Amino acid sequence: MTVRPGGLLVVGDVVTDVVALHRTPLAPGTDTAADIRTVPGGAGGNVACWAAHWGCPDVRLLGRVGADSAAWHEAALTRAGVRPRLVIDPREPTGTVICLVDAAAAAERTFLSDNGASLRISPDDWSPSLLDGVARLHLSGYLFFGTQSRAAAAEALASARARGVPVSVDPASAGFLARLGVERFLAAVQGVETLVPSRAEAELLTGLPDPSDAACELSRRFPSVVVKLGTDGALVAWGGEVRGRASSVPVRARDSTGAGDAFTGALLAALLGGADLVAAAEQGCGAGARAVTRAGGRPPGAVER
Ligand SMILES: OC[C@H]1O[C@H](O)[C@H](O)[C@@H]1O
Repeated sequence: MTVRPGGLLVVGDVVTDVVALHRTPLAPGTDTAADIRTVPGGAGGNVACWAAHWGCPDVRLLGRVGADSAAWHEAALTRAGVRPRLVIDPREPTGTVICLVDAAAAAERTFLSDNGASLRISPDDWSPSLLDGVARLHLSGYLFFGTQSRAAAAEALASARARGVPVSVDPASAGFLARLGVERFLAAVQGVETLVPSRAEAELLTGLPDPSDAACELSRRFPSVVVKLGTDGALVAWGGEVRGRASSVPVRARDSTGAGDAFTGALLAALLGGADLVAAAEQGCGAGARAVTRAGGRPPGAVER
């Protein structure tokens, strides 16, 4: 495989996560959390940090935050080895996501999000020169759920296509996707090289409950597709066929927040290093498994304790 020299540019959401771990089912009233911590998050920020963690030497990120926590986010991304370009929104604070993690249910999480400044990233924030020295562009799926951020994503995608830079998209949220509408999403991501959906997103996008069928279907629309299946690993498809499978690694899950981002970051790092898609998906599975053993959506060393 030809390795195109250059770095990774991620355009996406950077938000503050309040991760609350609970051991008993949530019910009206007051309960004691097993752990609560406030950490930097957002799928865009997380993917960038994990790509750097998995050895991508040049990771950059374009995002929007509020003045309230811009310096904190900038420092966190820099500490993780990412070169951030954070636009400070004049009106909105940084987005906040409450991540409720059910320790009793395989560390499954529920997100309550206020996207704040993160979805106000606009075409004015974009410049084709951001792609100088970039070999791959990754667009966080959340971008497609805001009107302004969708327009910014369209600009970025068009610039990348004009330069022949491959683009990947991780749809990021089945719930948001359902609200936006599948057809609108698919129209917005036309021209994307690699789609990296979860099982639920792949089903929603195709109407096919079997992930292999969904992967095949999506790979008739996108040059390559990697479907993340959590503990069942991942499927790699292109040209209308499943071409490979990657296995997950059994671990004791503590928090599944950002596990998909770890997968995607590691996958992108491997692709930029010249790995083929199946090998890259294997690295993604290893990364996702390791990510669920710790709290929050960022790699070790990326978060101040
Ligand atoms: O993909 C996981 C991320 O998305 C959610 O929006 C949280 O911010 C979390 O860090």
